[in-house]
Amino acid sequence: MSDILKKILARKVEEITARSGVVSLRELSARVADASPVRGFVAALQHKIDAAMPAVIAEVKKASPSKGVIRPDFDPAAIARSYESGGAACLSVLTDVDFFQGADDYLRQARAACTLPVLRKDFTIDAYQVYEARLLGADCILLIVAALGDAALAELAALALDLGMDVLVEVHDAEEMQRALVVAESLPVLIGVNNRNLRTFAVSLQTTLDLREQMPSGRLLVTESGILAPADVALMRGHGIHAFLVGEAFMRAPDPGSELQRLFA
Ligand SMILES: O=C(O)c1ccccc1NCC(=O)[C@H](O)[C@H](O)COP(=O)(O)O
Repeated sequence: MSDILKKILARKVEEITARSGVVSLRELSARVADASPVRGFVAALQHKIDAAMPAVIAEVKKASPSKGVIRPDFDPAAIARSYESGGAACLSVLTDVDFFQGADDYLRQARAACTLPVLRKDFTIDAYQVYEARLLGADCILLIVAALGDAALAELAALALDLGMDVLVEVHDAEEMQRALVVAESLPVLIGVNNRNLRTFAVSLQTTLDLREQMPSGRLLVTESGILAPADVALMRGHGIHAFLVGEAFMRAPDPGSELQRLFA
């Protein structure tokens, strides 16, 4: 496991301990009955793909460990509206505070400002965070294979699906892809390949092209990170990859939705 992932996960353990001291898992799970209805995340991606359009998960991200502050004038509601007008299928909102300058409230604000389904982009390692995500209004959670053992990966995915959310399972290499595919045999999870190496932060789109070989044909695959130019989109689409998770390229543009249209024209 990379050092940055170790640091982030250690912080997550502290956060879960602190939060569950205020509201217990039992209390939190009891509140789920009153949660707002979910918006279908995978269905929204599939809808675009069925219409022969790229399915874009547009990220709402102020900062990252590799790039520092990306968007100083950060207004999640305005960004969400811009993404919706630009044709995004879904949103991804960073809620991690310490490493991405995200916030739970950014997810609430972004979701309330549009009709798009929203991924809670955080480092989920515990059932507590899955209930939290559902109560925040998330329509999908991220499970990073590198952060979880096999049993935890399957249990957290099953819990999220039980609560009505979709699950994006993220892999970085061939071994993680094998582990994700085992889960995908029994649970309807979405698989994403992150092109960013978490040790070096180097990004290579070749990662997606290599790992896609392991995917059973016809399965939806999301390529994540490092999509910066129309040529990157064309490369992926030329290899049958039509679902994208994009952050930085949009966040650096004055109008993120217009940049989405330019990139995916
Ligand atoms: O972006 C980072 O520095 C980072 C570091 C450690 C773990 C995850 C990290 N990024 C999260 C992401 O996966 C990206 O925000 C997402 O895929 C969008 O990537 P990009 O289009 O390159 O902003």
